[in-house]
Amino acid sequence: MSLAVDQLCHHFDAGRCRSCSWLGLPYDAQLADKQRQVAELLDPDLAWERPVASAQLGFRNKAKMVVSGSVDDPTLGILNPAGGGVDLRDCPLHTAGIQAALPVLAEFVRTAALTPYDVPARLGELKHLLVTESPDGELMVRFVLRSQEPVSRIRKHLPALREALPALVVASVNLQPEHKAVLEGEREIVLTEQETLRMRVAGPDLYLRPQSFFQTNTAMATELYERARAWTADLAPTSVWDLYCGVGGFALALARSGVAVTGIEISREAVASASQTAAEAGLADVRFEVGDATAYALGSTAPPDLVVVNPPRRGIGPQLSGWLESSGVGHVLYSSCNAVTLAKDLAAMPSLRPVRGQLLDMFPNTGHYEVLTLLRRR
Ligand SMILES: C[S@@+](CC[C@H](N)C(=O)[O-])C[C@H]1O[C@@H](n2cnc3c(N)ncnc32)[C@H](O)[C@@H]1O
Repeated sequence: MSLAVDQLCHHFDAGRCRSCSWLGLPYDAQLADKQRQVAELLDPDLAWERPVASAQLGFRNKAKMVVSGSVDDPTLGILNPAGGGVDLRDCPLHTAGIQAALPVLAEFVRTAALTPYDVPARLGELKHLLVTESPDGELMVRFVLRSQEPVSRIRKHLPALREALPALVVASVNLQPEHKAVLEGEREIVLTEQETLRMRVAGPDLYLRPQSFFQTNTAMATELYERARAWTADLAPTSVWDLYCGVGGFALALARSGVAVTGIEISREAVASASQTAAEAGLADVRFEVGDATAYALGSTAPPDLVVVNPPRRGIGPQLSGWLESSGVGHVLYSSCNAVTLAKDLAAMPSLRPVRGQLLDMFPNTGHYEVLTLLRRR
């Protein structure tokens, strides 16, 4: 049964936030529209598997809150067109643990006297609060600051915050000194002894460090990695590459004894996390390397049996698709969050054709989704 918009989100209903631009559409219709788009863009003749539905609310494991307002009355949410703060601390997309944590963190802004950054005036310190919840209910909290000035106050009040928020296991400061619309900067200062959040998904538990990507919908990520394993099981590859591997979700789900798995990823922190998982799980045949996915492929002399690619929205681009087309690789598992760039990449690899495909609804209430396709050389 579909819920009415006012039952789903009072912020959307009141016009305060329109980020979930499809919220007015019943959930079944959202899925059907996405499925239609995927088939039209990629392959209308493929026997597409039933889309994997998500919970419509409470699925988002990461909150990216812009902090605005004042020390005594901070807003955690977004900015309106005039640059004023809109408080969305009860945004129903977030997991229950994040929804419970945000009011405690708003109180911490007051206690630790963290002046919210004022974008038009270019004054203040606290720009964003980034909060991630693991499947076990543990929290990583990151304070994105303009400078180091408030760090000592955060450290001083951290024990009290951890008492108020016992689920908090990783806390860090990220420094983003520039006046530009980017979420975070390069420098991270971890304030807790524990540096990683344990993410229980399909395969070995993954570790997440502050500056690493993780799929925003843990249930859909688990489904994705399970399918990767199931769809490739009978291919029995002896060598696998996971390009754009992040913290290693696909690589680790495909690890088996005797199968050489290599993960390539641009983020050093993500590679450190993935390597930690492989070492703890005793997976001697799995290794991760920091590098550019395309450069790695173009520089290799021995292509593997199976390549997994899971690029950012821009897709893998003409160089890597061209390399895959002529590489002789028998199968490619392409997981994409943008069917438009996936369609372009597929057009550049005419020898590799989709034999399985499924939409996973990673981003309910928006036009976005994840699509997994298994390509076979013809
Ligand atoms: C959509 S995420 C996928 C991550 C991972 N496969 C997962 O399931 O969580 C894309 C990843 O590509 C990485 N990335 C971006 N550009 C890259 C490049 N040129 N070469 C390798 N990795 C890159 C990002 O840091 C990010 O971790």
